[in-house]
This record gives sequence, C-alpha cells and structure tokens, in this order.
Amino acid sequence: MERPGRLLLQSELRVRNAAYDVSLSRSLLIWKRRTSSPVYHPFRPSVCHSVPVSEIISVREEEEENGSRQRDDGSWKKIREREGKDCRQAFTVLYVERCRQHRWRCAEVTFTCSDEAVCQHWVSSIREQLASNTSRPKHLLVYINPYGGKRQGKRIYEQKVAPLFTQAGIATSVIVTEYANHARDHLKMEAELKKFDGVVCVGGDGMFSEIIHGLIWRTQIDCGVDPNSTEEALSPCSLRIGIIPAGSTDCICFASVGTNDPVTSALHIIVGDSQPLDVCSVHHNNMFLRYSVSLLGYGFYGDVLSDSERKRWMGPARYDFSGLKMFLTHHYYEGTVSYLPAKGIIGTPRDATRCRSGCVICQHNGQLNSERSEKYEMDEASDSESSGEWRTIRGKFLAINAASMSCACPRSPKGLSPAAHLADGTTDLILVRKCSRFNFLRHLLRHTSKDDQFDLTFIEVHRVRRFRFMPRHCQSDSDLELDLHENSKRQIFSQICKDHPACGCAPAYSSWNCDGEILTHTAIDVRVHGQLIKLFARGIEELPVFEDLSNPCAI
Ligand SMILES: Nc1ncnc2c1ncn2[C@@H]1O[C@H](COP(=O)(O)OP(=O)(O)OP(=O)(O)O)[C@@H](O)[C@H]1O
Ligand SMILES: CCCCCCCCCCCCC/C=C/[C@@H](O)[C@H](CO)NC(C)=O
Ligand SMILES: [Ca+2]
Repeated sequence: MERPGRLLLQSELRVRNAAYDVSLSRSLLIWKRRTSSPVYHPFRPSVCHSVPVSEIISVREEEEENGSRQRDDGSWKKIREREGKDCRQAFTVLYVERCRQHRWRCAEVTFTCSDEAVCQHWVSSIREQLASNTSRPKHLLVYINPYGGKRQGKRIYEQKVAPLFTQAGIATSVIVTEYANHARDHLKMEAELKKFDGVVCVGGDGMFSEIIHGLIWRTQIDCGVDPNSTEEALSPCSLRIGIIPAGSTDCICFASVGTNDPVTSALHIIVGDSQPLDVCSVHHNNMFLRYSVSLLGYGFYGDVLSDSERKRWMGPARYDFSGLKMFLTHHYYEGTVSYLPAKGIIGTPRDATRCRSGCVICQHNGQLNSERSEKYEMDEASDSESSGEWRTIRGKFLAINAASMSCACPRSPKGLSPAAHLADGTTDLILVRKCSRFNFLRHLLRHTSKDDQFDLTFIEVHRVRRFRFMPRHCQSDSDLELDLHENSKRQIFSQICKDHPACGCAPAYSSWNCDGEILTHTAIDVRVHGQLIKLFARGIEELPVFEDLSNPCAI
C-alpha cells in the first residue's frame, strides 16, 4: 500500500449524511469518518477508506435539481438532504475496487459539501492529478474480432468496456474486423500509429497474435530492421497493447492479469498499467512465419488445434472434444530438437515460485538480456550452432511444447509451464516422449492437480533462448540414408501412407500450434526476444494475506 505523502487538500465533507475527514496527496485519496459525526456509533470501528490516485478512474460534478442531481453525462442521481437543509454541492469519484480472484470493478463514492468553491476545488485538484499521470492512455486504436470465442466480442466491448473508456475520458478509434488478418494488415500498412498511445485487442489469443504480428512487423520496418532476419535483434514496440478477453482460451490475458474478465482488463488499460512481455519469432528456412507469446505446440496441442478448427461452431468446448479425441488417437512424431539453454539466469521450470506483479526473476533476467544483447551484437557466434552451447535430442514425441508464459487458463488452471515468466527472455521447452496412454493421461491430469506435471520419466523440460525442430520426414538426405539402412521398409511405407490418406496408420507429422494458429511449416527455428512488447497490465497481483500495517488508514 502506498504511503500518503505531502497533503494537497484536506476538508470535512459528507458521505451519505456522515461527516468525513477527506484528504488528497499526490499518491492517495483518503476519507475517514469523523468521530464527532451525529451518526457516529461509539462501538462501531472508525471507517476509513484509501484509494491510490493512480487507481482513480475519473471524477465528476453532480448538478442539483429538486433534491436530485444531474451528472455530467446527463444521468440523474438522488442526493438525500440532511434535515431539510440542502447540501448543495456534490462530486463523485470513480475508482478501482479489488474483488475475488484478481477481478477489479469500478466503484464510486459521492462527496457532498455546503461550499460550492470547495467542491469545485476538489474536482479540479483530482482532475489535475489524473492529467499529470502520463502513463494513462488518451487515444486508443481498438480492433474487435466478431468471430472469436462465442462471437460476443462486439457486445462485450460496447456493453462492458466502451462506457468505462468514456467515463475515463479516453477517445477510441474502433475497427470491427471483416476477415482474418484484417487487423494485422491494417497495422502493417495503414494505421497512423503516431495518433495513438495504445492498441486494444478485443478477442482471444489468436487475435492477439495477429495484432502483435502487424505491430512488431510495422515497428521493424519503421526502424529499418529486416523482420525476416533470424539473427538481427528486433526493435521493441513503444505502443502498449491491451487485451479485452473475448476468445476461447484467453491464456495471454489470464497469465498477465490473473483473470479473463473484460471489465478488469479495461480498468488495467484505463489506469495505464505496463507489463513487458517476451516474444518468440518463428522462422522456416530464414523466412519469417509468425510471432508467439504463449504456446508453440507440436504433436498433441498441434493436433488438438487442427482438429478443433473444423469445430468452431462448438465455441470454446471444441478444445475439450478435440482434446479427448487426440488423446484417444495417441499419435507420436519423430524428429530432432536442438536448443540453446539459457545460461546465467535465475529461476528454473521446476520452481515453486510463480511470475507475479513486480517479478524479481523477470527484472533480473531482463537486465541480463539487455546486457547480453549488446554483447550479442558484437559476437553473433555466441548463438550460432557452432558455439558448442547447443544440445540436440532425436526421438519419438507425443508433444513438443514451448511455453513462453505459464499458459494458465480456465482449461489448464496451472498452465503448461506453471513457473514460466512473462518477461525473463526465455521459453520453457517441454518434451513429452512417446509413452503409454495411461502415462500420458497422468501427465495431462497433473495440469489440474497439485502434482508436478514434469516429475515423470518420459518428460523433460529445459529453459531455453532458442530452439529448432526438424521432423523426421524433412531430414536431410544424409540423415535419411543413415535411416534408410535402419528402417528402409518404414520409410517406403510412410511415403506410401503419406500419399494415401485413406490408409489408417499414424501420420508422419503433426503441425505447430502457434498461439492458437496453425503454422504453414513444421521445420522451424524459434528465438526469444526479451521484453519486446508491453501490455496494459501489471502481472498477476499477489493476493493480500493480512491487513497491511502500512495502511494509511491505520495512522
Ligand atoms: N472478422 C473475422 N472473420 C473471421 N476470422 C477473423 C476475423 N477477425 C479475426 N479473425 C481470426 O479469428 C481467429 C480466432 O480468433 P480468436 O483467437 O480471437 O478466437 P479464439 O480462437 O476462439 O480464441 P483463443 O485463441 O483464445 O482460443 C484468429 O486467427 C483471427 O485471425
Ligand atoms: C484427456 C483430455 C485432454 C483435454 C485437453 C484439452 C485441451 C486443453 C487446452 C489447454 C491449452 C493451454 C495452452 C494454451 C494455448 C493457447 O495459446 C491456444 C490459443 O488460445 N489454445 C489452445 C487450446 O491451443
Ligand atoms: Ca518467458
């Protein structure tokens, strides 16, 4: 809890007929019931409220007519009179109130006083404080995906978010997308980004992936960086991105705010939060494919996504249906994974600690990254395959997952990698080797229990900066010749089977699930770019365990 600091204003005002000492400093608004108040009950504890100024949404004057007052927006509010004597002036403060499970809501308190000049001084003083907070957005570019999730994006925005933006005095330019990649193309080629101080994504993870594709690409072009390069350091994006969850998984919103509630996300945007986020670039043969911030999944999660795309009419439940189907199908895939372990960092994928607001691991490793990327510019060999740092694993896998955040979501409450960090410059590479259905089910079920989902003999997890994957069917001729002697028949049959889908045997390869979108290639090169973008979020806040003794009300 912030401490009050130097007082800017202090008055006796009234709240619902009770007298309060109200004070405003640069950091806090406090209202504390006066002990002399006629409605004061000697045995009722003194009531004191405090709100960080940074979490005040807006302040509005209340105009009076016939005992009720008309608000700035024209709506009417009944102000009760005290014993026939009018309290003639009032103003209302809207502020963030924390609820259960990381949800925020917009609360309000109306102050009344007899002196009009005092009332107007309070309104102007609070407005000055809000205006001086330069991290709060004033003009947002909003993209609404009407197609994702339960196809409620437009309704969610208009009914739950737009009224809050209006209350907060935020101007918006809204685009309802008309086709897939509409937002990406608009950001790449048309949007006048200098007019805005933020972009808002109303949709799910796939829509967010589309928007960062457009924004990051545009930023590189504007900064003279080749986005197709696998070796150039990418330029960070200055515009923050807000996510109004209206998808099916919404794991990016869930992992950066702690809930997938549209009002909570809107309030984090309004107060101007900022949360850095790692981004993975995905290339195939030096050709850029896509960016990823949550999950890159081959095998199980790639097959779940491929199968579920044909069932979008089911809404979010399509993932459960396809997940069960793919579990029963139990396909495995052969290939070679090579990865560059993250050296010198703190934190591992097996930690008990979690990435939360003000994460020390993200701050430490993020600093390490920026020092390292300066060195990298001078010594590109450190990341090259020949640096000797790379590890290679060939085998048969049920799933190959790279989680750049926990990927926690309603369907996977702990997430695919519970100890992954939003902004530490790494991704957790999870290899699920071929095993029995029973053992794979044990692994899946541990995503919803307290058991460690990595503590199984057929699972290995590495925190990496880069990795590559080459499926067996794409291996080089020399590798294939080696295999040919070993499994010539299998190679011949797998080619026949691949050419004849009617054949019932397992496919030779899966597809990559990239934040909920299917990649066009299976041989990929993935690189983590630390803290490349920023969200209007603050990470998941630690829940208060006890009354905060530094609470200014305790003074
Ligand atoms: N107007 C549109 N018509 C059709 N598709 C669209 C449109 N706008 C965006 N899309 C595409 O819809 C796809 C799915 O959107 P989104 O990710 O928001 O929903 P979802 O897949 O249900 O959610 P999640 O990814 O969280 O599971 C995205 O790939 C996006 O590119
Ligand atoms: C035995 C039944 C198993 C059912 C498994 C159901 C599928 C669970 C989906 C959880 C996905 C968690 C990771 C999130 C990935 C997102 O990036 C992506 C896009 O939103 N969502 C999916 C489902 O791939
Ligand atoms: Ca990360």
